[in-house]
Amino acid sequence: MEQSCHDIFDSIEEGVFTVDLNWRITSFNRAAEKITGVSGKEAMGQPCGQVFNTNICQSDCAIRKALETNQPVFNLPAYMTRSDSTRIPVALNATILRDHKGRMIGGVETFRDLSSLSKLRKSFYRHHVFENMVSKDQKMLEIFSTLKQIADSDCIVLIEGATGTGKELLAKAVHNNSPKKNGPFVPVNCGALPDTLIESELFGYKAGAFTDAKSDKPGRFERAQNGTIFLDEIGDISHALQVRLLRVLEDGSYEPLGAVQSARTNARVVVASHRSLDKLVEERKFREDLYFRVNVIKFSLPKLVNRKEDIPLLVDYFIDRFGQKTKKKIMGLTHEAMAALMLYDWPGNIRELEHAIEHAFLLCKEERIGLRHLPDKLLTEINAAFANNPRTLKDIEKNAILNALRRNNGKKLVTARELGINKNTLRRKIVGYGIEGSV
Ligand SMILES: Nc1ncnc2c1ncn2[C@@H]1O[C@H](COP(=O)(O)OP(=O)(O)OP(=O)(O)O)[C@@H](O)[C@H]1O
Repeated sequence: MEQSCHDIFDSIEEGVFTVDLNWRITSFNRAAEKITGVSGKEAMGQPCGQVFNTNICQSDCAIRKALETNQPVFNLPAYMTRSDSTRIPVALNATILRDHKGRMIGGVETFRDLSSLSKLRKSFYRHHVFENMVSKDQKMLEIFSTLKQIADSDCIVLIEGATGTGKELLAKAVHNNSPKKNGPFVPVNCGALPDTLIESELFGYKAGAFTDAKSDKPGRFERAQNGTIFLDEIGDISHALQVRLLRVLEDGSYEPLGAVQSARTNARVVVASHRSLDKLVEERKFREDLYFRVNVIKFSLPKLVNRKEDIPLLVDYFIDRFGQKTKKKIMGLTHEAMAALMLYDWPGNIRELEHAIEHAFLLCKEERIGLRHLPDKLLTEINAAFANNPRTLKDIEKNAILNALRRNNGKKLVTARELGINKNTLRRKIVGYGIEGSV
């Protein structure tokens, strides 16, 4: 009987060890040996904090908590330092150990190695990256698929989308997938320059074209030869410039200022606008003929508020990126911080989210980004949204879970992924908040 208990103990996939009332290890299973890198022989009789060395041993010991509250502890997240000094994320459970007369004789702790889960999350977002763009939103996936089909041709591409939705990133993806990928990618922000300057920027000038023109200056069309020119904010250009642009787009020819002969460009053209060109045509601010010319393939990038399921993916992606850049070992966000990101409306879209994570990276000295590391603007707006109806963070979290469950038709696995928590944590929270039947 004792042998079969021992076999069962050793066959459990979770690490398990028991301690006596002096915190000395009294048993240590095979999985515990594997996860900690310490053999059972070495572990037996040692203080548990020396063998099972986590960041919460001193402050938040799971067994002590179970002993003090007389309640089992579930899924406490921690980081363990293995015998080879590597750190891995683990989830702990602890409960009191009693003898056959019910007397307390110590504690038992079980733990799971979550590094494969973190790796799984990383590989999950890696499977959702297309040319540095992360998304699992259906509309975005359709855009990626159409882009691959049309990138080979030389057709003009129009990209519409609010600020920070990834227009320039998508334009680069068109370029990188086209036969001209080895040529230059030349962006021009048409909204940032006055009309006179933009003409010389786009088409260049010859020496003597005006007083300060001491020598020839190539325009961006010339620089984009054999590559791609990206005309951002095309909706902002004047009517006069629209006429000149139409000509270039029709037959590839243009005249640099002061030139006697026209020049030709073979650059692939991608244009973008944060406003709907359709509307601008209706308002007579944009020429219809130019609109027809640029509206061959149109991609409309959705706002982040309409694809909130991308937030956890993007967060993982940015954490990975800033982690590599700064060498900081931040593993993720606390549930409250993630709930706040899910509640916010992101008027600046993905750029704003990227900056929020960068901001948090600068401030965060712990392993998880918490609410206090997020930008004030974000927290102020969330608080203002709840000002008339004061709520605690728990309410915010409950709401975030409910909304995510509704968005995902009650599917727990997808919801847990969206919220960046594991399925068991989600189940526990659903029960804790009493929202089983509310979806
Ligand atoms: N899907 C995405 N995945 C990862 N990063 C993204 C994604 N979309 C945008 N970004 C990042 O967000 C930032 C803003 O993107 P980008 O400059 O392409 O947006 P935009 O729509 O051109 O903005 P604007 O209209 O203000 O010029 C960039 O740093 C970009 O790398």
